Amino acid sequence: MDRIPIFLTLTGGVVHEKGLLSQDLPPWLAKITERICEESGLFPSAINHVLINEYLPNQGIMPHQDGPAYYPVVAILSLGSPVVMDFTPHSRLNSCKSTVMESVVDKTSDVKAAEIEGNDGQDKHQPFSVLLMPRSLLIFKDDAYSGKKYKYDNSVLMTTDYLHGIEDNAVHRLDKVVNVIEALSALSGSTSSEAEVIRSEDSKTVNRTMSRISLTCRLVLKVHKNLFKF
Ligand SMILES: O=C(O)CCC(=O)C(=O)O
Ligand SMILES: [Fe+2]
Repeated sequence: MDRIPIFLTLTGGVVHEKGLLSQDLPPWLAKITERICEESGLFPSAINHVLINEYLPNQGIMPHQDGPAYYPVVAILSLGSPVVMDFTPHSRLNSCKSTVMESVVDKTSDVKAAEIEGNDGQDKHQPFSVLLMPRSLLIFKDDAYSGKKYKYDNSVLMTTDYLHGIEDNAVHRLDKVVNVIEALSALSGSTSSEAEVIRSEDSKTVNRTMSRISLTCRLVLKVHKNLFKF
């Protein structure tokens, strides 16, 4: 069973335990990340690291938390086949509030943002899923306690309390998906992958018939400009 995307490219540099050995993002990508920063207002400085993954229809990524090297906000731009991303509460959790914010970039490049509550703080840490359509942007962050603290400009930020992952299965179920209506209503054309989801909605599944490319955009706080010191 494959649990790792087949194609993986790092842009922005290599994340090392001591921080990012940085490289400039290519201009086409910097344009995208600058827009994400501006429109979301969630990153305290420019996104400096992008991971590009390609998933075959039956490939996913195991439930995980992103490492402590990153500022705890991640923006994932999806292209190609739709997939369902699952958010599973970390077993040690007891109470917090978590927010998922999805922005959908439509055909005219306007950015529409819809806030989706993963839970409301009463209903503690329920698992939930998000349908990631092609051309959609998922941004997630968490302000809940997890035991690890980040310091940035004197404010203390917390790591995420949920694991996130994608099942390595060519068919994804929609039953825990919190944004089916928003995801489908954002469709204005009908490319084959989009029509695929609409057709399969009755059966509450998404059929992944082609590969998916994701751009995972993050900010590494500690940056080393030079790999070698002379
Ligand atoms: O490819 C994705 O959509 C998710 C990637 C991810 O979670 C990661 O690289 O940490
Ligand atoms: Fe991740």
